[in-house]
Amino acid sequence: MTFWLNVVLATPAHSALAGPLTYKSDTEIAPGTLLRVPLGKREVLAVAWENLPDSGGLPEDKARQISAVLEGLSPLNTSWRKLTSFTAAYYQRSPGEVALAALPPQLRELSTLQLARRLKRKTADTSSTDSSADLPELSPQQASVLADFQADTRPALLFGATGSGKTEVYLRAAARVLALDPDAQVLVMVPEINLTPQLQSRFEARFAHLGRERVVALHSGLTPAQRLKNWLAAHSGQARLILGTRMAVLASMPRLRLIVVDEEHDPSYKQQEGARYSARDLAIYRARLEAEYAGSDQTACRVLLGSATPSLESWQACKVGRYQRLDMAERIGSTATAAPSDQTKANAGLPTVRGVDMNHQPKRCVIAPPLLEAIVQRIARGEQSLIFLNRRGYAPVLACHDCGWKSECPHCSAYRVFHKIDRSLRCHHCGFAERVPHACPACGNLDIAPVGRGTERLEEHLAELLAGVTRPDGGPVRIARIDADTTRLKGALEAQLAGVHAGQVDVLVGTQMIAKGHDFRHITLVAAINPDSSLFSSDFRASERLFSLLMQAAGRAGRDAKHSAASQMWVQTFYPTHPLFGALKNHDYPAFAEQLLEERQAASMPPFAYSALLRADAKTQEIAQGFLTAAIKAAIDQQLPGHAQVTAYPAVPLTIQRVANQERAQMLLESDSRVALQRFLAAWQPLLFETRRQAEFKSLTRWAIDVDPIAI
Ligand SMILES: Nc1ncnc2c1ncn2[C@@H]1O[C@H](COP(=O)(O)OP(=O)(O)OP(=O)(O)O)[C@@H](O)[C@H]1O
Ligand SMILES: [Zn+2]
Repeated sequence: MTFWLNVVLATPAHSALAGPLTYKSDTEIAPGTLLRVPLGKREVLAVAWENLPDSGGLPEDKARQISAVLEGLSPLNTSWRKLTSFTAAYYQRSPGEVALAALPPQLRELSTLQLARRLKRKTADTSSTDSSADLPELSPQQASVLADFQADTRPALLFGATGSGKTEVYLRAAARVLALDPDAQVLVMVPEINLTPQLQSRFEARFAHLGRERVVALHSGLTPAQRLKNWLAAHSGQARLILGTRMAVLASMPRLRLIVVDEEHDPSYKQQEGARYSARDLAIYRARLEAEYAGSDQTACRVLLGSATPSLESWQACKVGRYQRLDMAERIGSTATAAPSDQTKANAGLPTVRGVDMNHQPKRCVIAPPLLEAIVQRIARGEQSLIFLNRRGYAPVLACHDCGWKSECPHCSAYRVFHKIDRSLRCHHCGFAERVPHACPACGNLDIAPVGRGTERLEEHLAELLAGVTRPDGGPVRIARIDADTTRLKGALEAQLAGVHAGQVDVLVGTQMIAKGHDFRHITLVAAINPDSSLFSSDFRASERLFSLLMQAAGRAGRDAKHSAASQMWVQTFYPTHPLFGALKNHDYPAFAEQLLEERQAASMPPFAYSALLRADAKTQEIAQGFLTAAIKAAIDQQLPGHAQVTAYPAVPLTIQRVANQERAQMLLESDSRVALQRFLAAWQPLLFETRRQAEFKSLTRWAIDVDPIAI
């Protein structure tokens, strides 16, 4: 007997093979089964998607037989397939592309025999019932937040100050779910796992009693073999707690009962290539699906988002009651509630914010004298300071003062950054690197000099400023720098962070890598040296992002309750009256969010409107923009569904217009209705392919749709 089925495989949305393909089989195959099928001359991994009553008109000689079933793997379940289909449809990609990208890459390469061997390696059950590992006593805030969470069914947003103990809330919520159901699984997502090795070990330690390999990680830093192993553990149900980055939201977890999204506002939850999904948004959707398929219990899978500076999307969802809001305003160990003055209560153990008006500081000074004085005091007391500058390298530009030559990248519309350590000029966009020229390439002048400042130069400058200062033990000040340049080697970041935790550093210089998430215990002063550049960006989300970054940075100071009263966050700015700094001073995220939401509502911008970007790259702006304009014109001419409710703005070059010799352009689409925008985009897809095939756009390099973009 012949059985017919549709399968999905890894064809990009931009190919003619985008839809599911029909194959035949001698045996009946359950949807979700992993298969190998012939495609052209190759044999590829595929997922059985649906059974068909017949060949659907496919001529007998065209019909191909599946090659093999991946034995030993249970089929991917319905909710996973629904999630994948939804993701593909919503983000305008093919189901095959999304489904296959969500599987571990090694699954494609292993023969069925090799896979069978992997699957045989069973781990012994080493679980014990002893879960008594010293649990800290919950703070009253933590206890009440957990009780409220249990009592509700909506997605929850834990709005908790930095250092308020959100992680402990995640741990307890997870422990409860795992204890209630011996098969339940919990997904905990973090923005970048490598940045928080501390968090991973806390989860592993807390759930060690579940046995070996019950807590697994899923992120792109794993070797292909580890990733396959951990994915298989999640898929088989053996792994109970999965700790992962955005990709983990699409992992197969047959009994998922809780999804935690830590630092839910973080931009790294948005995938920036292929299907440009938001893992936070998919977490919400997935929880609903899981609950639906779990049967009668609609609360079967909950979502817990957490942040000290939530995204405006989530904040607004709380305001209208779609999400449950859980508040933890005070830091662990804070005595704020007992304090009589309202001022202390408002700050709840958070550092005092001190603005430095740079208009009144000595000309060209990098570290204002009062800030330097404060750092010196910390050193004298044996405390640590963190100096934050979100720009790596020595100087952002190298320039000739005679002829005005600047270190432009020949391939991008950007300057190459001067890195002193290896005397290179490196483009941070395309990676193009060259040795620094001895003389100006334009006029031969020997006097070419760095302009501006990155972390490398700041570190050097601080060493000069602090040269005469000594530590309490009489030794010289120890300065360290952590950024993408110092942490290239595997294990380097962990080692450097361990040094900071162990108190081997007095002054730590770094980029946003050190500003987020770390539970530093000895830092009592944080300083943002030059945050001004983000105040006047063309991207409407820039101030939201800057505010959260500064709040997070401030959150690294005074985490040890015995120092919190004396801890400080310094901000150097030429715009001290900017409202952003006012809100920061009061640690008042709600006020800041309120103000932004008012502006967004008045201007009909997200979260009050929905947007998508059509992007195109080509050799020239004319071709890139021409494609965008022609595509929208075709849509309007054809009166596509939804078009009347969608506003399309003119095509424009990106802020960094050229990268790696590609001219980049984009067109913003906006609508008050998510449904209308979705309908329009779906109808537009075929037209985009058609436009792309026109002779004048043959040379277009690529195009892509970004739904709910986070940067414009
Ligand atoms: N109930 C508790 N008793 C004692 N210590 C606690 C308790 N809960 C948390 N802590 C400790 O408080 C510190 C801060 O907690 P945690 O790192 O979870 O903060 P957070 O809210 O995630 O902050 P951030 O947003 O800055 O990451 C940690 O060192 C943690 O071990
Ligand atoms: Zn470049």
